[in-house]
Parts: sequence; C-alpha cells; structure tokens
Amino acid sequence: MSTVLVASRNAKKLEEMRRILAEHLESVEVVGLDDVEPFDEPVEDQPTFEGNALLKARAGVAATGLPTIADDSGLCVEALNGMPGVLSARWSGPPKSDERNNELLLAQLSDVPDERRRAHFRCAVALVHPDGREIVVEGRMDGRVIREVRGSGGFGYDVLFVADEFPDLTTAELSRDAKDAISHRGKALREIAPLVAQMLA
Ligand SMILES: O=P(O)(O)OP(=O)(O)OP(=O)(O)OC[C@H]1O[C@@H](n2cnc3c(O)ncnc32)[C@H](O)[C@@H]1O
Ligand SMILES: [Mg+2]
Repeated sequence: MSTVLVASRNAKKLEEMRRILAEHLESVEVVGLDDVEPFDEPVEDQPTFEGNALLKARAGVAATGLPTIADDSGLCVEALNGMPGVLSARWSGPPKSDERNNELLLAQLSDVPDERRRAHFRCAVALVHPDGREIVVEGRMDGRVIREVRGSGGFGYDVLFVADEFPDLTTAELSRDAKDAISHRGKALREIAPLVAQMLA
C-alpha cells in the first residue's frame, strides 16, 4: 500500500479531498498534515492557483519525502474582475475568517444587479512526486453570488454561491455528494485520481 500526503490546513477542504480521493483511489493511504512532523509551510504568494498548488505540494514533498497532493482554489467574481481569486482565503485580511470574507463580498456587490453577479470557483490540484515528477489539473464550477447567506454545509463562500446545476440551492445547502459531483474540486480530483494511481504504481 502506498501513501500520499494531502497538504491542506483547511479541515473542511481536507475532508472533501479525502472523501473524493477515497472513492476514486484504491489501496492508497491518504495522510494529512496532522499525521506528519510539522514543517514550515510556504506563504501562498503566487499569482495563479497552479503556482500556489505546486508551492504547497513541493513543500510537502521536501519536508516529508512523501508524494504530495495540494489544492489551491478560490472564487472568481466577474463584477470584481476575477477577484478574490487566489486571495480568496484571506480576502478580508488576517486572521482568516469565512464569515468576514462573506460579509465583505456582500458589501462589495451590494450595488451589483442580479444579472451581473456571475462567478465561478476554480481549483488547481498539484501532485508532486519525490522523484521530481509533477502534474497539475484544474476544475471549475460556474454560478452566481446571491444577496444573503444560506446553508450550513461546505465552507468558505458556499453560503453565498448558487451553482448553475442546482439553481435553487446554495452549495452550502447541497448534500456532500451533490457538491462533489459538480464542484471544481470534485472535477479536478476525479481527473487526477487515476494519475495518482499511475504515479505511485
Ligand atoms: O491552503 P490550504 O491549507 O489548503 O487551505 P485554504 O483554506 O487556505 O485554501 P486556499 O489557500 O486554496 O484558499 C481557498 C479559499 O477559497 C475559498 N474556497 C475554495 N473552494 C471553496 C469551496 O468549495 N467552497 C467555498 N469556498 C471555497 C475559501 O475561502 C478558501 O479558504
Ligand atoms: Mg491557503
């Protein structure tokens, strides 16, 4: 049985990653950052999701010697020219708070009419092997930002986001399976799962 490290500090994101990988990866043990010796995690200072995902995965490999998967993701709002984008996690400043991020986003969009509230989530998943091989895949989920928070599932901006596939529910109101089926993260991880199996074989 081979082992892969999933390098995320976001417990809810990690939970999504673990369950999607578990469904699509057999005989691979997935460990998290809490299961390995602590190490200095990199500042996510890259301009792209791909760049940050690679940074996090390479740091995991360097510190642990384990093949490492990392996700970098965010919400891109058309009326904000694609922001918060790679800055999504700390959009309202440190310390990271989903609640303050959502309040700020609502305030920024208060005068933006319904027809201009299009947005999409993006996610880059990087897989880095200690032998130097690297793969990055991306996923995307399209929808819009609503005017008040709704729902208690998911994390981050899910309470404000309605995906095109389920126009009456926020992604925080979807079942886990429904979110995974359409999410940026679900798409990227389902694409990378067979490549993880190949790389570890
Ligand atoms: O870097 P790690 O440790 O993995 O955890 P993080 O939360 O900092 O993750 P990112 O740097 O990739 O930032 C992603 C942010 O984008 C938002 N986000 C990403 N995917 C999301 C999703 O599925 N639902 C809601 N918000 C999401 C949310 O605010 C996240 O904190
Ligand atoms: Mg982060």
